[in-house]
Formats: sequence, structure tokens, C-alpha cells
Amino acid sequence: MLENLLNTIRSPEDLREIPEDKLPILAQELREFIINIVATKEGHLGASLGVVELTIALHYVFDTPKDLLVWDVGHQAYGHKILTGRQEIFHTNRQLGGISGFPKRDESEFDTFGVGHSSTAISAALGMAIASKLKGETEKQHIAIVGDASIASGMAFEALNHAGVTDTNLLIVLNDNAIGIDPSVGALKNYLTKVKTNGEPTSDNIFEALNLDYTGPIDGHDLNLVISELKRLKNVSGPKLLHLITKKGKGLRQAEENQVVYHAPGKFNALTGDLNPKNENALPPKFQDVFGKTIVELATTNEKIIGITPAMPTGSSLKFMMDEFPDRAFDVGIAEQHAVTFAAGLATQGFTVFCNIYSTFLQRAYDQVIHDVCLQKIPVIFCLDRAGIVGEDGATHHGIFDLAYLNCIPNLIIFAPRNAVELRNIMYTAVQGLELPIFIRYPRARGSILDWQRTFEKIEIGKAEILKEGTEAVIICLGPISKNALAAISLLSTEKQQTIGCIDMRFLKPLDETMLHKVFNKYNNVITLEDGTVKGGLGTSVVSFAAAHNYTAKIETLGIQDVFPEHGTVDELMDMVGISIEKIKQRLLKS
Ligand SMILES: Cc1ncc(C[n+]2csc(CCOP(=O)(O)OP(=O)(O)O)c2C)c(N)n1
Ligand SMILES: CC(=O)[C@@H](O)[C@H](O)COP(=O)(O)O
Ligand SMILES: [Mg+2]
Repeated sequence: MLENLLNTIRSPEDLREIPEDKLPILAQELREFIINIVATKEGHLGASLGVVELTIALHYVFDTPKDLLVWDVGHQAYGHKILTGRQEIFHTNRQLGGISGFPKRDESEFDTFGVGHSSTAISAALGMAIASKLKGETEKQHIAIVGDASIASGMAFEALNHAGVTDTNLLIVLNDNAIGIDPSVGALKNYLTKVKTNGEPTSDNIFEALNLDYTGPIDGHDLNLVISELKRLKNVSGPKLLHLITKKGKGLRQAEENQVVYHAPGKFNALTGDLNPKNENALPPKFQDVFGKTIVELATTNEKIIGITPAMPTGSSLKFMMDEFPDRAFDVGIAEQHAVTFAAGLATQGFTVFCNIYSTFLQRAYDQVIHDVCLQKIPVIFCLDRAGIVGEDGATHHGIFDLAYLNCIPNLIIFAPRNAVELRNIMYTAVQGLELPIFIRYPRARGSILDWQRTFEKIEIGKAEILKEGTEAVIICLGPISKNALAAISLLSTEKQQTIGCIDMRFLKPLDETMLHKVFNKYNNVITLEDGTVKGGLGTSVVSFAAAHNYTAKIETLGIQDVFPEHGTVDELMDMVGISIEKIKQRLLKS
């Protein structure tokens, strides 16, 4: 029987007024609240459902916001948001102008650290703990809540290694549900499974070996037990780790049974838990599926082909290859740095390696790209999914920096396929052998071609394509965003349309200089268009080219201008940054 306890909570102070024996009722209400909103507004589901008891217990026991909670990734922090004053606006989660899907410092004083990318929480909380020590705030508690997949990442290990030699009020809560987005992998996962199976820590406890005070494993859904352990640990000095066993998706049958899908299920029926029916058969495929199916097709006839993903088999669709060729497809866990150098190592031994990483997560492995791949001209084939604006995940997840951060590195090729056929053909081309590493970037989107599985054709490296001739002005685009340019042109009067040309550069590197000479010899009005940051990307390259060759055409650069776009739909955000069809049309009317 529910008691509307949740409605009485505007801050954790209200929560602390509730008698402990009533908290399980609150847990049920909080779960229902999350389910009801995510069912219609979408977002991450399973992770937040799994930490409902932990979230209540943390805010019940600790004096938040004075005590500092740091959620790792933050996709599991919906309950935290709801209990910390955001219940009434939670329905705006991940929508334009609404609250962020992740903890964010300028959203609430309870959000102590901005997150989205994984495995940062222990470092951040340790930093806060050392700061408190230096400031003499000896009573202050610092708690990092980190998942089993995220703790296996290099950054988390680095932080554990440091934490173990400090004398700080640091508590690491390991929320172990044995899964990331996809099932967790690796030797640490096997170790944690052993600990769980035995029901007690092994004699060679890995955390104790790192000098952490280890407690667990305990049932993370036993609210009273979690509360009593947190109360006890509050009085234990030094760095400590509490190992909780939880179930991702807890409380919604389908989410418990199908944890991968219900990580972020889209819309579903809040009462039954069933996913809303989708008819995707008649739609062109997502770029990720073109990658996933094409790599299987290529690997079927070429046993040198290897596929790698750092923890995103489903999101990247490498799972198709993992099912078909398990010996040649690797999920290395949340380990982007390792994925890049591992790929390079394999490639030195004659393998043809596809390393698929979301554009935003490749930021983690920048040194590996420079030092382990490009400097040595190792021809790894990188597929950067989720390039450009990704939508509701927002600022932490947009893949808008890759063009700029790759453009300045020597010895690489950067290609943006305009459609599924080009993605397929560049993968085929890369398998034939390239002298340099290639970075193939594509968006979180569907293509536009239904019959995309055509006979493979080789793509000429560094060749741009004229999509439309004009007379006065030209839009120089990069890859899929050319769709917006062509659509914008088509909205103009027939006469105006004839004046505007459109070119898809396709390759940011090598830049098709022959094409650019033609452009600057023909047009006085040049517009560049990209779905990444202009600074350092296509816009910068075209401006530099013009300057180097003394061309005097007027150049305007459309793209993301020195801002972090927030969350919203892709269309809304493209409009805000000036690269939607409508905004391009408005710009063309001025040409
Ligand atoms: C650096 C980085 N790589 C990949 C991701 C994508 N990602 C988000 S959540 C997640 C799984 C996290 O698993 P875990 O830490 O066990 O938390 P759970 O979802 O099980 O609560 C992954 C791989 C990310 N956010 N950051
Ligand atoms: C929290 C996180 O980083 C992932 O869950 C991410 O939201 C996945 O993005 P896609 O939905 O684009 O696969
Ligand atoms: Mg997990």
C-alpha cells in the first residue's frame, strides 16, 4: 500500500524525517515514479531502477549536500535527482530546456560533479576528499558510486591505486549488477563473480590488496542492511569500499529479464512494461547496422578481419560479428585507450582491424591515436559512431570534436560517408589495404537508402563529389550533413536554386585541393557546413586553404561555434547551432 511519501520530499532533509521502517514503501513509490516518466519521456531506465534502495540510503545516512556524492556515468542518478528537489521537473529530463539526463553542477548543489563519460567518480571524489583534508574539514564524507563495468576501466584503476595510499574519508560504493550496457567482461568481472558465488570476499581480496577497507558483498536491495552498513562505514576512517549486489532493472519484470534493451528502452507501457511497437522494417538502416552487417560480410571471406569495441557491442552493432565470429570480435570493456593500442598491436601483425568507438568516447584515447597509431602509420580502421549531434544525451555525448582533434594529426585519413552505400564501400576500400589509419565518422541516425547492400565499389581516397552545380554561391559540406544543404536549396525558388552549388568533400583529410581550386576559381561566395566544431574542422581547413592560395572569396563557416550544445532532439539542436535545413535556407537567401 503506497502512502504518497515521495510527494512529501522536496529535499533529502524531508527524506530524513521518514521513519526507517517506511523507507521500503518510498522505494516502491520512487521506482513507480521513474518508470512512469521514462515510459513516455524516454531515457535510461535499468540503471536507476537498480539503485533505488542505495539512493535512498545514501541521502538518508549522509548529510547531503554537505557530504559529497559523486555518481559515475550518472545514468543511474534519476532517483538522486528526484529526491534532491527535481521531482516536479523530472518530466523535462533530457528535453530541450529541461534537466540533464546526467548530474550537472550548475543544475543542483547536490550534483557535485558533472558526469556522462564513465569511470571518473573515484578520481573526482578522491580529489574532493583530499581538498577537505587540506581545508581541515575532517567530518566531511565523500562517496563515489561506481558500477561494475565502469570500475574496470583504466581511469578507475588509476584512482583506486592512488586512493589506497591516502588517509581520506572516501567511500567507494561498488554497484555490482554484473552488466554494463552489455554483459560485463574481463578478469575483474570474473573475480567479482567468484566473490559473489562464494558469498564472501576471497582470501586474496583485490580491494584489500590495494589497501581499501572492503565490506561485502551485500544485498543492495535490502534497504535496512544498506543503511546500517553505510552508518557503520561513516565512522570508519580511511578509504573504503562497499560492494553491493544489485539487479539492473529491479522492479520491472521486462527490465530485469532483458537488461540490455531496458538500459535505455525508448517508450514503453508503464503498466505492462512492454515496449511500444515499432515498425522499422520499411525504414533505411541505421548507420550502426550498416557497419555491423558489412563487417560480418567482409569477415566472412577474409579471416584477417578483426572487430573491436570498448563496451558498446549493441550500440555499435559489432554484436553481429561477435555472434558470427566470436574469436575475431572483441568487447574489451570500457577501455577506449586499450582498444586503440590493442588494435594497433594486432595490425602490426598483419591483421585488418576495425576499431569501433563512439566519437565522444574516442576523446579518452587521444594519445593512443597519436602515439600508438598515427606516429607509426599503423593502418587501423576506426569507425567513429555517434559523430555529430547525438540529441538527448547532450553535452557530454555529442561527437562534435573529432574532426578538429583528428584534423591536426599527421598520417591519417578522415572520411565522412554521406550514406549507407558510402559507409559500406569505404569499409570495403579500407580492407583492400591503406597506407595510413582511417577514421570513418558517421552519425546516430538512419541512412536514406533502402537497397544499400549493393556490390562493393572501391572509393578513391581524397576525392570530393559535386552534388549540384551553381553559379554564384556554393556550400561545401562534409558527409551526411549535405542532406540538409540539398534540402535547404530545394526550398528556394527555382531561379535561386540554380545559383547555388553543393559539394560533398567526403574526406577532411586528405583534402581534395583540386576541387577546392575549382571552387575558388568559380565562386565568390563560399559556405562551409559541418556537424562538428568549426574551429579546427572543415571550416578552418577551407579558410586556411583559401588564405594559402590568396583566394579572396567571401567564406562563411557553418557548424558548431565554440559552444557545448546541450540536450534536445537532434533537429532542435541542429537548429540552435544553425545547421538545420531552415537555418541553412535562411543563410542561402542572403547569398
Ligand atoms: C568512457 C565511456 N565509455 C563508454 C560509455 C558508455 N556507457 C555508458 S553506461 C555504460 C555501462 C556502465 O556499466 P556499469 O558501470 O556497470 O553501470 P550500470 O549501467 O550497470 O549501472 C557504458 C559502457 C561511457 N558512458 N563512457
Ligand atoms: C550513458 C551512456 O553513455 C550510454 O548509455 C549512451 O547513452 C548510449 O548512447 P546510444 O543510445 O547512442 O547508444
Ligand atoms: Mg553494471
